[in-house]
Amino acid sequence: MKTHFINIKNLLQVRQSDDLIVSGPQMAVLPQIENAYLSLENGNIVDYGQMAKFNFSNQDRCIDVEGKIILPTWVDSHTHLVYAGTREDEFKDRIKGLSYQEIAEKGGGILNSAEKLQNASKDELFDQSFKRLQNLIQLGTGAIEIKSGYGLTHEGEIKMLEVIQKLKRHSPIPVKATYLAAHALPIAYKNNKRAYIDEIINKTLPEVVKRNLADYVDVFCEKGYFDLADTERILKAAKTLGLKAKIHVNQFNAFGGVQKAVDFDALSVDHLEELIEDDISALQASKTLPVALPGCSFFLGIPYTAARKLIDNNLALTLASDYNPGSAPSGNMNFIVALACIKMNMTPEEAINAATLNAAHAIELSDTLGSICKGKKANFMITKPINSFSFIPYAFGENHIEQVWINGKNITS
Ligand SMILES: N=CN[C@@H](CCC(=O)O)C(=O)O
Ligand SMILES: [Zn+2]
Repeated sequence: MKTHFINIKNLLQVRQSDDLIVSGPQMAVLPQIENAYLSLENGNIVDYGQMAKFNFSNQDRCIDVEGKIILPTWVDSHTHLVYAGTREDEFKDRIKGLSYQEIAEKGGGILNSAEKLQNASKDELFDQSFKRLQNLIQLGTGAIEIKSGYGLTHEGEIKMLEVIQKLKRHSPIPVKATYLAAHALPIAYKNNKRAYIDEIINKTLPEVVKRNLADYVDVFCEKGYFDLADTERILKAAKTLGLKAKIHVNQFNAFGGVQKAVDFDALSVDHLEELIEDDISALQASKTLPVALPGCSFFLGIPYTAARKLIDNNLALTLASDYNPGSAPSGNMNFIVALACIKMNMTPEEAINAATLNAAHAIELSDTLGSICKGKKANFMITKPINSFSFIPYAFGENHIEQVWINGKNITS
């Protein structure tokens, strides 16, 4: 039996199957059909078009969505959704004036989450994380990437990746796993970073690959964390084992991390709150995608990624939440899209392209998700009655999503 949505006010992000990414000026175009229908069967999109051309058989189910807009679900290509406990105390310290780096120097930050993770059982970690995932799906996230990186020991990182694997099995939406190999230097290795990276390269990485625990590898390439040489060692080892990279780079300092990622054909470079001209030319000469994380800029009060500069230089910008307990404790992609428009001067069309099609490309899912396309998964959202799609980022902070459909089923609670 087919399900047809009829009288759709606007059907957004309607594309052909070979439209897998949009860059530069193409990002300003959001193809749509006014007064449309959308047909699903067996969890996939099978047809769409103008209402004037709509046909159906008596066995089919028709759902009238007059006045409402349909668009593909968000894809969140950068999260740290698996973590134990929260960090409100650090939040209060920051309100009183401490910076993210100062909190980290006091033993807070990533090390604080690592300690909490150490004390949490695998079941507790799964339960907390699964709740967060279910909450995000209700907000319209239809595919997600999740990183390890709070383990900081061989056992801890494997524990996190096993939890992500369990999430993959239980999640109705596609989950991609990233082994965030080098996130912070654990206290036990305080004066011996080389030995820590040796352990990553010689012990954890081979096990991660052998057990197929991750789709990607990541490094926090940043002053005070892991430098270019450290990043190169890890990316080289990962490449030899066939693991693609998505790396944290330029969050606080731009010092060549983008070029390093490009040298290793990284799938994406994420953060980019700091950008230099060389970064732009490195990206232009590559297939590596720039990913902006405006929730982190908002929460930490650091610069927003220069979206206009990236798009105006013909690049394919992506948006993600960076959901984590330290620098971005929200995974609400509706808010991320709003921030991109309000704070990064992206148009609603650009922001929606960045959070759907380009985001799907950033986790190698744009052949099955990210647009309304025949044959793609029926993962989409139906808005409440609103005047235009621009209302979603404009009236920020409110929920404009009435229903979320995943694999052709309404999962709205
Ligand atoms: N910057 C590195 N990692 C995370 C923050 C981790 C944390 O503070 O717990 C990020 O992407 O912002
Ligand atoms: Zn991150």
